[in-house]
Amino acid sequence: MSGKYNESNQSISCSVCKQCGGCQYVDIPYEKELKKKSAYLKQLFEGICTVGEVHGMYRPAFYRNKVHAVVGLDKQKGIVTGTYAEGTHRLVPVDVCMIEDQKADSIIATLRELFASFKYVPYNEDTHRGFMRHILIRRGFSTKEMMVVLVTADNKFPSKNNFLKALLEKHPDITTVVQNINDYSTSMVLGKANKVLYGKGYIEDVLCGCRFRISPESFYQINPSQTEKLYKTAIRLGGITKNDVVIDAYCGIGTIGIALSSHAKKVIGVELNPQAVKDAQTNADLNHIKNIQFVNEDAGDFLVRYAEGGRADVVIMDPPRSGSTPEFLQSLLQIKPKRIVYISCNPETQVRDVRVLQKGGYKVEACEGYDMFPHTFHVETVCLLSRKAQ
Ligand SMILES: C[S@@+](CC[C@H](N)C(=O)[O-])C[C@H]1O[C@@H](n2cnc3c(N)ncnc32)[C@H](O)[C@@H]1O
Repeated sequence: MSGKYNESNQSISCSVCKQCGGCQYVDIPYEKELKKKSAYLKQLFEGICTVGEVHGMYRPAFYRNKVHAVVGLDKQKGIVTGTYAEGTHRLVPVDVCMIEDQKADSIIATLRELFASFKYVPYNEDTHRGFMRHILIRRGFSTKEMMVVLVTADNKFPSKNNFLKALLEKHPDITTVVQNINDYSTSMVLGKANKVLYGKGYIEDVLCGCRFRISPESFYQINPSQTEKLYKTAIRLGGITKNDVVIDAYCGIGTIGIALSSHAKKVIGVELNPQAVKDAQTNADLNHIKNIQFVNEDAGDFLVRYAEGGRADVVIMDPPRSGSTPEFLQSLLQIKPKRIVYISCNPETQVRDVRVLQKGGYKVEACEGYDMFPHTFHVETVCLLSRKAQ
């Protein structure tokens, strides 16, 4: 198994890309990939607004600060880690990945050896037997803090202290180790319960000059250097002033709302994941922000209620890949913010939603593409919509 990052044309090569399915732009100069992504966005947004060239990443390799590996058993190789081939439950062993954090990959290599020597049997999804299911590693881009989450099928952890000693001796830069207990018989990665085995149970990172706590289950953008650029553009497009009430919908751990709070009168963050909301509240305190509040609710349900008399001057929305919902969009049209900044990791659902907002009286003023996921098909976009004068 091999892979290489080619500095001269910023392409990657990878011997398992076909089986893994994670990267589609392999052995292609990065400049060409960006051109393809730009052409795709121009075509998608045709008749809606003009889109400039996609903003590429400086040194597009080893950028994923969150690395997930499935643990499995191979008859010849013994314990292997890797990813399920796209749309299947067939494990493709991956030792070297050109887009994942290299420290994380070296920890995973150590874990494979330790699982074998401590006789931690990989979990089998067909028989529902075995112990070790997944590894999740998160690394703070600025702080270099490193969290290792070991997803196990039950809550025992045989020889825990010796195992931790061996792991930390090899990787003293690991700042926390968490055991996540997942006894579901489904393919969900994380279970409900976490046990902190070492350290504080979360990491912190610094983004746009603010400090953020990130728990095992909370969403955090996977490419921090590109995220800074994306957020700065979103905040600039929002044109927020000191009198503005801002809603940060689908706010995760509160990153965007906290980063823009000094420009606004008041910010309301809305997020479905309760752990992310806890992180968001802690993050507001960490950054001494007083004019922000967080609501743990479905963004659509919240907006339906809020539309009964609530005011918002600017709404930032950053929904998951499936996009927003009719309830959310109709309530947004009822609230009538001056500007809507729509961030998306799936421009197709974004275009679908933008068309609804256009029909409801909004004009798309700008759209910019950011390459958050070099060497894959994916591209992130941020659109500014403003309310037409009536
Ligand atoms: C693409 S992430 C964006 C998070 C954040 N804006 C950021 O940049 O880190 C989408 C977020 O929406 C949350 N989410 C998913 N469905 C939701 C819903 N129906 N209502 C509110 N939040 C939701 C997810 O938990 C996730 O944190």
